[in-house]
Amino acid sequence: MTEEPAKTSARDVGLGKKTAEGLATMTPMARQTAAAERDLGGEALFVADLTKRFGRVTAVDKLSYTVPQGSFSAIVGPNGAGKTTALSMISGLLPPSHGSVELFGLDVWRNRSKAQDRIGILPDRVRMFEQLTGAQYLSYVGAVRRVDKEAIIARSEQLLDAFDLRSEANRLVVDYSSGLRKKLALASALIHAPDLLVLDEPFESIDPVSAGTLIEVLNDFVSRGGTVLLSSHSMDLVQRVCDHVAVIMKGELLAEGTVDEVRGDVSLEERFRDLVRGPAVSEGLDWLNISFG
Ligand SMILES: Nc1ncnc2c1ncn2[C@@H]1O[C@H](COP(=O)(O)OP(=O)(O)OP(=O)(O)O)[C@@H](O)[C@H]1O
Repeated sequence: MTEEPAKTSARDVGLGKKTAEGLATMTPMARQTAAAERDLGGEALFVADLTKRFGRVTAVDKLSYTVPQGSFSAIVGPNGAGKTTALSMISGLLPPSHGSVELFGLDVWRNRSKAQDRIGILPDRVRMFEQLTGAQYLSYVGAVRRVDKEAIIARSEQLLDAFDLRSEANRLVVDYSSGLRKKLALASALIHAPDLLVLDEPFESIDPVSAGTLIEVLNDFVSRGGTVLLSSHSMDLVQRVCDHVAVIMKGELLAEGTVDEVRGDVSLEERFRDLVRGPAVSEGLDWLNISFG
């Protein structure tokens, strides 16, 4: 089978070792200015009244928001806020109890296969074929994503370089560390040149050097017209790297907008703490006092 015809400039994600060198020199402010100046066009994602109930637990509660096309967006929230559940429904992996998800005008839950062709997904728990090598795994995902053979070979080479996985390419996945697995999963999420990347905690388990590489790759993807939606617990990273953010807690949207709009005059971390403030950390933990007497 052949791939869909070209739709946006993000279809050709020509990732290479040096792709993001220019972007790497950008300051965070320049990064946000660049995003604001781009003609972002329409919405990549439109979520309306999205709700998920697990028995008596409402994990996501009437979530409505949009992700602009060409944005580098984050969804943040405390543990158990509903981020993974929301991203799973957005990616077509978990059916909503109520509400809708539109991806580039396409209803994800009515046209799941077509919609998924346009998404690259890094799910919460990635299951991989352990007895394949990294290179074989990339080829496998490329074939499942209906990428033609020549493109699989060329893109695999570029992705192995971009994610600094070249020396691991012929090792079995079963022998990969969790960080290497994550990098391979991220690389495979790009192999079909999606228009939107939905990444659940992509920086978890990734060392700072690899995180820098990943940021370069994602910036490059966005600069080519792609859209990124990721979840993260690092407010510093989100403030530095993303241009849009949504804050959720107990499944409900607390704030959304550009990172500057949401944080106002304070850091995103401070704003986040204000929004989701919990009980004082040491309350009720007096028994942890260490006695030196
Ligand atoms: N399959 C499930 N069955 C029952 N409850 C679930 C299930 N999946 C998630 N939940 C509950 O839904 C709520 C949201 O969970 P979710 O994993 O989406 O949060 P999260 O924001 O991704 O959390 P974290 O930051 O800790 O990863 C939690 O209360 C969780 O216990």
